[in-house]
Amino acid sequence: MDAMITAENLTKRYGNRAVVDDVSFTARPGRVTGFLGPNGAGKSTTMRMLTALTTPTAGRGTILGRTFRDLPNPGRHVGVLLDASAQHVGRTGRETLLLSAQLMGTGPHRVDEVLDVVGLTAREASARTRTYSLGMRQRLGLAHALLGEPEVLILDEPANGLDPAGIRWMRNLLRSFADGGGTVLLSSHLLLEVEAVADDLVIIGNGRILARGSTEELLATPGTQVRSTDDGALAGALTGAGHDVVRTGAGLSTSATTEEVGGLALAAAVVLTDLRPAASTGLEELFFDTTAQHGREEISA
Ligand SMILES: Nc1ncnc2c1ncn2[C@@H]1O[C@H](COP(=O)(O)OP(=O)(O)OP(=O)(O)O)[C@@H](O)[C@H]1O
Repeated sequence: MDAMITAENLTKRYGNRAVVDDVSFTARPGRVTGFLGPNGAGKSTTMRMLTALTTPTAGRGTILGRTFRDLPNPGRHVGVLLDASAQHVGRTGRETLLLSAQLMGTGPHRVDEVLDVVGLTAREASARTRTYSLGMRQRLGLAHALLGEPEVLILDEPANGLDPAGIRWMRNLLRSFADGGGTVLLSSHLLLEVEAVADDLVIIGNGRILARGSTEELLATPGTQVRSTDDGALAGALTGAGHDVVRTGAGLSTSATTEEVGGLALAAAVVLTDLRPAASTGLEELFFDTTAQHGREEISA
């Protein structure tokens, strides 16, 4: 299927510092794409370039094959949630939505529909947004994004300020949006938060793409750690079956799956005392390394 969101060599420089550096990725329909990176990695800037709020220094972003600026009535195609605190605090939630509904030409009935979808009560909707908690602002921001019945959602840290139940609710909502054929790009600085909902991941650090691919692929932990009553015999059985084996301080580390190890141990009549998938994924390490590096930079700056 065609990509619905495309970043092509997007670059943003402030002075001579590239905060987004040659970033390319796609987000496809029917899938949730998680945009991951530590604070300051360039996620917001990338999303702002995709939605024409920031002009790229180089490269371009397209949505449904066009730049955001070239989309007719963009709110009917792309729902955007970038800064939930940016709403006019003197208006009520309902007024905010009604105004946008009018601009987009959706008709006022849609306002009640989206309020219902995001779980804001009539009473909450008639309070001024100044009085809203961050979680309520996120819900209103999401209601706003959904208002025009878009095919594409671009959401910057939508889980910020939500409690665990709210985060689960948000996940379900994004899942069903994608299952209905929609395209979702959502950013987060928390791997665990995104891992649970994203089909694909784009990982960014210091403005550059670090990794990109399906969540399954990127989080796959190849290999197994195993201990047995006879590691020598087990290592022999594993190498005999064509698997790589390394002796570690705590038994064996092998490229075989846990099931393969179990099967070979059974055939070789070796008793296993510990069997587990290889620890910590490369992705997690990559992600935390970048976070740590970034932290050091901040301290020395
Ligand atoms: N208008 C600007 N002028 C100068 N530097 C900027 C500007 N906007 C953003 N930056 C810098 O660009 C870098 C990337 O910021 P950005 O907000 O895109 O990161 P992020 O990944 O969204 O982080 P966060 O999770 O903290 O929002 C940061 O170091 C930020 O200070």
